Amino acid sequence: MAEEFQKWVLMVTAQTPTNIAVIKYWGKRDENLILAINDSISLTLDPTHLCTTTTVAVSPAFNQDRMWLNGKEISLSGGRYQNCLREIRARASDVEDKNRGIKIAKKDWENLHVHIASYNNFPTAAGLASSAAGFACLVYSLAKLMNVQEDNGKLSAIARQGSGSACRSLYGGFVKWVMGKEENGSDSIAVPLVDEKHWDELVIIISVVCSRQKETSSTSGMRETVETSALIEHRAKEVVPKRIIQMEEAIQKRDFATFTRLTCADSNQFHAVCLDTSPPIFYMNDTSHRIISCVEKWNRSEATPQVAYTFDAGPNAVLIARNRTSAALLLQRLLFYFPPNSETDLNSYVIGDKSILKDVGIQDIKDVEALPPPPEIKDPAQKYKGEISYFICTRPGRGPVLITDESQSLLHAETGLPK
Ligand SMILES: Nc1ncnc2c1ncn2[C@@H]1O[C@H](COP(=O)(O)OP(=O)(O)OP(=O)(O)O)[C@@H](O)[C@H]1O
Ligand SMILES: C[C@@](O)(CCOP(=O)(O)OP(=O)(O)O)CC(=O)O
Repeated sequence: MAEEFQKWVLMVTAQTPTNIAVIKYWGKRDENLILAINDSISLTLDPTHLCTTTTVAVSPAFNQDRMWLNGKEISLSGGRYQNCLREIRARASDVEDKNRGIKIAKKDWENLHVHIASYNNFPTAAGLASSAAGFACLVYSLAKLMNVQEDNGKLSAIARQGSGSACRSLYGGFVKWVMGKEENGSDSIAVPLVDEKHWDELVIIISVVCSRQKETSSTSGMRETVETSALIEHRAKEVVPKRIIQMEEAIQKRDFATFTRLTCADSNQFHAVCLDTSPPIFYMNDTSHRIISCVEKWNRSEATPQVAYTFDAGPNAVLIARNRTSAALLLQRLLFYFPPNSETDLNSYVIGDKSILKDVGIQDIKDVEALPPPPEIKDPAQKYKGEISYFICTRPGRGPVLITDESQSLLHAETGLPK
């Protein structure tokens, strides 16, 4: 490239949602390519409340690939980052910005370095699937920068190599990760089932549980399960394939009762295979169990289920309510059982779509203290003050988007360094 072009910086910014599995992925048949032992299905969450924003930049002035996560420089030397970068670079095409006189030929990409800055609008590595939104955003933004001419399905197979669950964040709504059969993983991709508008009355309340316990990462946890659990084979071969078919049908028909039965059963079976692992893995804690009990009691007291629960590799509960009315009733119950610590204000205790609080007529802590016990409780109900850090209220969300407003980019247009 000619000397006079040495100073340009070309950038792309994208935003990608996170997702929660309703039929869980747990167990790999290939650790390096990240190939699952069963199909899984997830719901993409509204990026307004939970998302990753990533800016990627290329410039002949950069002398190495660099990345900053939430403002701090991190190493890109890990195999997962390297696999994603290599796969995207291999698919890069010519890029031209005539106005700025920039021309990058396909072959140039091998020698050009990138800067990546990423920001999660929710806690990283706290059991809220930051790796899913993060790797999906990394792959999506790099693909746009490098003019990769492949659809989101193909990109999902690359994001999968960053973190398995990331492949499902390439689409909005309900998404299936098809495990595939090929040894090279080419058919292990995400496919959209229905978009976020198909079942938009669903409301999601995430209960972020206070926990000091050290968790086993998903990656090592599922490896240990595959190595030591006899139950996992039965789950992957016999149980999940049937559930996938039933779940797809329930989603198509918006059949909340079947959806709830399958979602809760699959979460519980995932935690059962964790318990069947040697040594056993405990992701849920007493607070998680209390939330399950609250939801089960309420669902049983109603003619039809009001809310589904699901837990990933940690104690946080993801509660999916059938509509706003049941979400409001759920929030009343949650706030009754789990009032905040005295020093926490309501505004930081319920975050995301706070309008659900208004539906319940709760304006301040006094209203929380005055909540009556749920009618399905016979005995004087116990309260568990301070066991929950906060609640996030959200809804089904869309897939990745490009952000064209340059003021939102995370790198300086002139230097390509973090803002
Ligand atoms: N925005 C991001 N861009 C790229 N990588 C990210 C991003 N956010 C998180 N990651 C990667 O994901 C790792 C965190 O993944 P981890 O599985 O430990 O936590 P989590 O995904 O937040 O929680 P969980 O998997 O339990 O739901 C980080 O250490 C980092 O490597
Ligand atoms: C329990 C889960 O959240 C497990 C997610 O595992 P990861 O995708 O985090 O694991 P790696 O592929 O090793 O990165 C269930 C799910 O999301 O399907």
